[in-house]
Order: sequence, then structure tokens, then C-alpha cells
Amino acid sequence: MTMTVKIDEVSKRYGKVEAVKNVAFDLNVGETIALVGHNGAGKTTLIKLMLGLIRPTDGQVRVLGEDPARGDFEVRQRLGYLPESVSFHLALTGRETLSFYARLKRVDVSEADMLFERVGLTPEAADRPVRTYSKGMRQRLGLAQALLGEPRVLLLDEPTSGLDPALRRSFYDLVADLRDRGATVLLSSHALTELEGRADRVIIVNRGIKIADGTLDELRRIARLPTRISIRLANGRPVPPWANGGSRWKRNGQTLEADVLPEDKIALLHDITAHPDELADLAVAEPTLDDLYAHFLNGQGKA
Ligand SMILES: Nc1ncnc2c1ncn2[C@@H]1O[C@H](COP(=O)(O)OP(=O)(O)OP(=O)(O)O)[C@@H](O)[C@H]1O
Repeated sequence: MTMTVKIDEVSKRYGKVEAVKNVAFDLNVGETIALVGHNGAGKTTLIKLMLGLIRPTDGQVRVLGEDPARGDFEVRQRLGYLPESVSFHLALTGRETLSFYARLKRVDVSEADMLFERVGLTPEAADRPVRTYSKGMRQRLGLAQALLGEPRVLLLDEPTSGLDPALRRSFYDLVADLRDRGATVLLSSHALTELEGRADRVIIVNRGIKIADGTLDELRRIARLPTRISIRLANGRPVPPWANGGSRWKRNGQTLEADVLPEDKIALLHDITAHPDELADLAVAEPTLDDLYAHFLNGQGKA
């Protein structure tokens, strides 16, 4: 893997507040990373450090091999950023806004035109003043601005807030496309459910400290949270022997539920599926990102 961002034992203090404490991680080419944590956990501070807007109190930040705080144009040009609250000049049209940013990034203005299509803003919308835009349209314009110059590293702060479900889906399609083209995409978000299956890796921060870092599968292995297996018996079937006697199964209406540890899961599924005629339905629910987040935040595990 080729590294694009290196956070090397970084701390950042604002006066007495230690916003980031000894955090270390690398981000790689073609990786989508979710950066999650409560309000005030240090996510925006980490993003500002990667953007070079602030300098670390201790440690080193490298983006595309350079110190982003030095402000090298080549690095800034390959770095895209969507802030949490996008705010544009309301009197300018979308097209004028994007042309302005294209000039700042020294990107061909014709690329800006193509980006409208990519983020789903019609030519008619592009020629209207931003004042007339809905929150979702402003967010799309913000994303188009972040995509100028085909960035190698994209930092997106709460990118889907204000987007309806259809727009969220098309936004994540866009992120997948960027990742396939080799971009590193960092999503800072509270929307844990929608990040499942969309982020390759999750970094959890709490009070400035990194408390977990890995793929969902890796975090599940470390957390050893149980998988919930639910079955519904076929009409008139008695409770089968493998579900009898053990305290593992709980009845929930017509459904029997068991929480099993990772090492017992396959054996139990084997028992259950050995007699398919006994079953009307079977569901297996792995711990969600919400469950893992709560687990690591409760200090029960460290990754
Ligand atoms: N410029 C600043 N001066 C002083 N304290 C700051 C400054 N910026 C952030 N902080 C403090 O640093 C800590 C981390 O803040 P940060 O904005 O990085 O958190 P966050 O995870 O992005 O939160 P949110 O999800 O609310 O955006 C908080 O305690 C915050 O109050």
C-alpha cells in the first residue's frame, strides 16, 4: 500500500485543552476511512492538521510526503476538503463559485463544468445564484469544489448532513468511484449506520485519543462482541433438541434468539441448518458499527 497521509505521534493543545493526544495512523491510496467520535473528540482538529491550517504541538504530519503547514502549492492542489458547514457567496451562481475555486487551484475551468454533472447539479442549477440553492444543492456544490483537480486526498467533514437518502446514496457512489481511482477519502461523521459497508476502515477517537483503528471485521474480532442468531420455527414444529435445555436461546414471540461468541457461531449455524425443514426463517446479525463504537468508547477494548 502507498501511504498518502502520516500522522506520527501527533498532539495538539489549544492553551490548556489537549484536543489531540499522541495520535498515530497512516492513510493509504485507495482507502476510504471513517473518522468517528463524539462532539469534541478531536476530529476537526485532526482534519485541520492534515490541511495544514494548524501545526501540531508535538509530532509530525505528512500529506503526500510533505508538511502541509508549509503550504506547498502541489500538495494543496491535490488535497480536497469539504467543511462541515459549507458557505459560499450567495450572490454568485454555482458556476461562478466553482470557476473561482478552479482558478485558485489552477484547474481548467472546463473541468469545473464537468463536475456539475458528476455531483448531479443540472446546468440550469449551475447558472442560478447560490442563494436559491437547497441545503443538499449547496452540499453538492461543496463537494464539486472539493473534487476540483482530482484530489489524491479528500477530507470530508460530515459530508452527508442535509442530504436526503437518494442523494446520500449517490454521494457514496461518488466516493466509491474516487476510491477506485486511487484517492484516499477520509469521512468524518456521526452517521455510523450509513458508514457500514462504505468505509474500508474505521478510526475511533475519544477525548483526543485514538481508541480503535481497523476494518469492521478487525474491530469485530478484537471486540469479540456476540453475533445474534434468530430463528423462526416452521409451523407446528417443536423446539428442536439443539435449542432445548441451553440457556443460550431466548424466546421473543415466534422467534428464538441466541447471542453467540465468534468461536461458537459456525458450530451453532451447522446444528441449525442441519434440519432446514424445522425452520421458517433464519437471520444472523453481526455487531454493527454502533455496537462497536459503544464497546470501544466504554473502554472495554483497545485496537
Ligand atoms: N481553536 C480552539 N481553541 C480552543 N479549543 C479548541 C479550539 N478548537 C477546538 N478546541 C477544543 O478541542 C477539542 C476538540 O475539538 P474538535 O473540534 O477537534 O472536535 P470534533 O471531534 O471535531 O467535534 P465535533 O464533532 O463537535 O465537530 C474540543 O474540546 C474543543 O472545544
